[in-house]
Amino acid sequence: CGDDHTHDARDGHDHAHTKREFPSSPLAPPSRPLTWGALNILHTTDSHGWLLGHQKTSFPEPNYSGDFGDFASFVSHMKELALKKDVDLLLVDSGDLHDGTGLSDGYAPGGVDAHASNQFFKELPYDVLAIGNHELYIYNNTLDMHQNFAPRFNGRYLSSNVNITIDGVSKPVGSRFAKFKTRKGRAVTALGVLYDFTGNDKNTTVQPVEAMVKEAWFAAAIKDEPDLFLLAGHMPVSRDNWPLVFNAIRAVHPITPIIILGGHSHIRDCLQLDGRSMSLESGRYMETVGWMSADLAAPKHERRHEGEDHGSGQGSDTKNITFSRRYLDPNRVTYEYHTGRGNFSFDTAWGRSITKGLEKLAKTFDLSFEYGTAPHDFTINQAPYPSNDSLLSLVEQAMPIALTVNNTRASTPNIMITNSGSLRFDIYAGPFTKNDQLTASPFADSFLYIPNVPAVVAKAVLPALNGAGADERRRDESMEAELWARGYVGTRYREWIEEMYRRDVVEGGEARRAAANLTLGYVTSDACPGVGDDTPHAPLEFHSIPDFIASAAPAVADDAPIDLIFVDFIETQLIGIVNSVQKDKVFTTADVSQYTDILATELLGIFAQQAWN
Ligand SMILES: Nc1ccn([C@@H]2O[C@H](COP(=O)(O)O)[C@@H](O)[C@H]2O)c(=O)n1
Repeated sequence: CGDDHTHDARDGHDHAHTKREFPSSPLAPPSRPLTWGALNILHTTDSHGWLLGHQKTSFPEPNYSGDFGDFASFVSHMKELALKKDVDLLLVDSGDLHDGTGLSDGYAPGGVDAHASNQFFKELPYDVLAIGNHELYIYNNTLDMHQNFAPRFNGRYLSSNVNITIDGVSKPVGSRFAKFKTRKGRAVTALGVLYDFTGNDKNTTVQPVEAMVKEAWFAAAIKDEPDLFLLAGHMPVSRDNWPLVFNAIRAVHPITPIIILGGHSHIRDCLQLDGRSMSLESGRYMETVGWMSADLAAPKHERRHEGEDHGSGQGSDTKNITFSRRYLDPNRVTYEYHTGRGNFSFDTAWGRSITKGLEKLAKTFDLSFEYGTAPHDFTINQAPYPSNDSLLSLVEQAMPIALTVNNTRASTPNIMITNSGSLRFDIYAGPFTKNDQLTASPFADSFLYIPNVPAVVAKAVLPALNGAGADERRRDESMEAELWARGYVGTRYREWIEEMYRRDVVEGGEARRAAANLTLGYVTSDACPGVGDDTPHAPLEFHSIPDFIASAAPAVADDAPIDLIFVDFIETQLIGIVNSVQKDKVFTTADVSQYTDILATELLGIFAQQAWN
């Protein structure tokens, strides 16, 4: 094998080189070993159910082909390395476990989103976890996190500013904060903060970050100086409210190390708020495992013992801390490289059992069920919009076909509108399965309509929603802020992948790429020193897209009454826009009815059964 032979292959047969042992496409190894420090962190965020890894064979997908069983084996070996090096290694997650794949969203009627996939998450030895906004769109999901997820982590599932109301009593979904000691005896005070999200379901509450830092419990929690503040949270490390939390702590502890592990905007990002702090964000969909190392001083109690400390808790150590960060592509080549393992010495029995369990769950949920064969790739940002290869254009085409099936209103002319943010992942050429349907469109949103809207009014809604009205004004700032608060975060991710594409073009990308034989993937530029990406890649082509899309307008007279159909997620904005583009009538939710029983999660499958068979 050219590998060690101390193995038992996953299926129990030696040398059975299954697809799992050898990734389906050759993968470039990491560029260099990790830098280890006295304290080290592995970070995941925004995993959204992607626990079976990315399974498509076109790049960049193979970069992310490691599954959660592989990740478990990786964590296990890294823990061993940490022991050998006699340093701390923590595992942290920053939330959004719901909404994204068949494993989280392919459950049978009556089930709870991500309940089954979360059982695998619960197997990992996370030291700290934070709640995400996707844990809050549906009350039952939040309740499941409170009752069935948080207890496993013994006070380390953190929801500092997020409560759930049960039987009239409002309480934290997890815990507000945690205090614990690392293996090496470092005292950690940890928080789990959610950005100012407003799209949460009733009977859940999100306290604005600015108000949270003024709470008495917050002051009490940060009063005593630990060796390290660990601020996990579902909040982007750039352009959001981390400085509010950071400054509140700095006001009390000017030099205590602060590590921030953020999420939500789905990007790889890093910055330093001062020389004794680093903030890291580790992408999305298990496309990134973040690594941070910090050369922290020995724990305070040891330094006191040795007579080094003079009361500040940090002894004479006030200088900048040496940090490193790295964005790992989660695949077996990466994992094996950094643990010094080979194909046959990498898997642990525990990791294998997680992989097997996930595969069994995929079977139970019938995730390989095929609706048809996608004739080519349909991408969100790699193809121009509109175009034959654009997923947005496909959905515009699919809505009128799928949503009118067995629908008594099918013969009434209409316009159908949805938000492009509801489309979460590209469709690849080949079999289009239940899992593919759910990765592309995971939200079980329903479709509503307002009848008898004059065609001229209905036609004005899409351009107004997209902020490109007749006078070409940009959508006003308050609408942008409202969209952000409700969870419309796609703009940030798109800015990020556009920036790497434009940078590459300026730097003469294509020639360089060919010379260096680079595969496609993320090419990160952040505000931390040195190169962050663990494996060098070339960026994907980028085309911008609108926030909202619609089916083709019917060819009818301006005053013809038509059905204005839209996905329920955008109901508030849409009614506001309808009232802004005409003044004859004030529309309210009383004018809105259910258009069909077909959900957004089913739309592409119904279309594929008709068009791709
Ligand atoms: N029912 C829902 C819920 C959310 N969305 C879309 O999800 C995006 C927010 O997700 P993050 O992972 O970025 O927090 C947002 O853009 C919404 O468009 C939805 O469509 N339906």
